[in-house]
Amino acid sequence: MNSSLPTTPIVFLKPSTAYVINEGSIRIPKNCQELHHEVELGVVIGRKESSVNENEAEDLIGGYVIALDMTARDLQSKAKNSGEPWSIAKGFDTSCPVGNFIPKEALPNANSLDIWCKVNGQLKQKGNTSDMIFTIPHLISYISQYFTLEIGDLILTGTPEGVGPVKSNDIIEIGIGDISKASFKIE
Ligand SMILES: O=C([O-])CC(=O)C(=O)O
Ligand SMILES: [Mg+2]
Repeated sequence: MNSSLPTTPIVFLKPSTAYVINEGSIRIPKNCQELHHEVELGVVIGRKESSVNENEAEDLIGGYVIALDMTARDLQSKAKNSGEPWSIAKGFDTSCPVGNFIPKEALPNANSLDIWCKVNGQLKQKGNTSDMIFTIPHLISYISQYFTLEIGDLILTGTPEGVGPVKSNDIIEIGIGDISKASFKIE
């Protein structure tokens, strides 16, 4: 996204009303002219804990999902420029579509997974979790210093290059290699 690499993770929250399950539809939020897809590996927390170090972080993982961090890019840019929070740009209703739950045991190599995003059948994003800026244990440890992690919490881990706009009636498909796949329609 042409921004410099952060030295610590950039953290924001989405409310639970942001969830959309596989085959659901995504709403373009009011006043948004530029809604972007961001495919990301999601880590599902399986144990309640706070202030864990990186070595303990692995034990908190219950499983994974493929997910979208849907972003009202124009509203986010406006918020950035005026120093306002990203809550609306990142947390509006339907901003967090997710695929089916994958238990931790079924994904032993979470640090080297291909994740991808297609819009209307065209490949837009393709990345590997080995290229993440911060490792999964680092993210869990960092976040847990500030927020008690609870069972069922979902941490999105950042998106690879290729984010871009979607419009009404587009179909977004996301996946982890051929292990997991989910599909969403823009209302
Ligand atoms: O939207 C942003 O600025 C950052 C973000 O969510 C990502 O890189 O996944
Ligand atoms: Mg993101």
